Amino acid sequence: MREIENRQFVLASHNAGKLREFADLLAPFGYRVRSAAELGLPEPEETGTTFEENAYIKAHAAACATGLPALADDSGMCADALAGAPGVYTADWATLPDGRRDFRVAMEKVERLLREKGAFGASARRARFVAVLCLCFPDGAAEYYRGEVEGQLVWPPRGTLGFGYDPVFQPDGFETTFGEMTAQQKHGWKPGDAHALSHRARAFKSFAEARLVAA
Ligand SMILES: O=c1nc[nH]c2c1ncn2[C@H]1C[C@H](O)[C@@H](COP(=O)(O)OP(=O)(O)OP(=O)(O)O)O1
Ligand SMILES: [Mg+2]
Repeated sequence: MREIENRQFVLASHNAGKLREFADLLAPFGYRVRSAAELGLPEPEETGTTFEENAYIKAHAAACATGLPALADDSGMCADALAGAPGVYTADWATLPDGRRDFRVAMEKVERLLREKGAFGASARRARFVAVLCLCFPDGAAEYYRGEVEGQLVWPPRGTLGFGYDPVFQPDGFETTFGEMTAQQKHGWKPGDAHALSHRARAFKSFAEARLVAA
């Protein structure tokens, strides 16, 4: 098995919200991690139809560009009443014609479609966040770590913390949305804990247990 040498790898993401969460999750491990955004790497086109394919595209591009192992996160929100949409197109639903992103617009679109489907009760509004992490080496060797969290979509949006669709997602067992949780509450995990809460923290926990050594 290839190793992460010199405690160094690239985070193959340009999403500031994700990068903040990874910085936080990684802090106890003391790795030297730079993001694709900081390194000025181009954003590859996400042409896959699965989270795994898109995570591989991003991780492989960053690993090839830098010669370092790269970790990518492809994620999204899947609503049961919408047959799993927006899924791998979660970011696209927020992308305006000029390329900027507006998640208020995306959350409104989801809400409009749910209403059109008559999805009003809590059970009709079930959804999950999915995150697939791909660790890829410059030679193309890759491995995957998946995390999911179940919950329901609420309206109106609540909370100003987090990013993306966090204000409309209330994980099972909580009265607050991800938008009302601090990063620590949303992760629901630190090294050594048996369980994590968010999709990203759940995927990261598997990655960390397989690949990272505490500082
Ligand atoms: O914890 C989350 N809380 C709220 N929303 C989230 C979360 N996790 C993913 N999401 C939404 C927003 C994101 O834009 C999209 C993923 O799209 P995705 O292509 O994986 O990420 P991205 O384009 O934002 O950044 P990048 O590809 O550079 O990593 O799903
Ligand atoms: Mg993306």
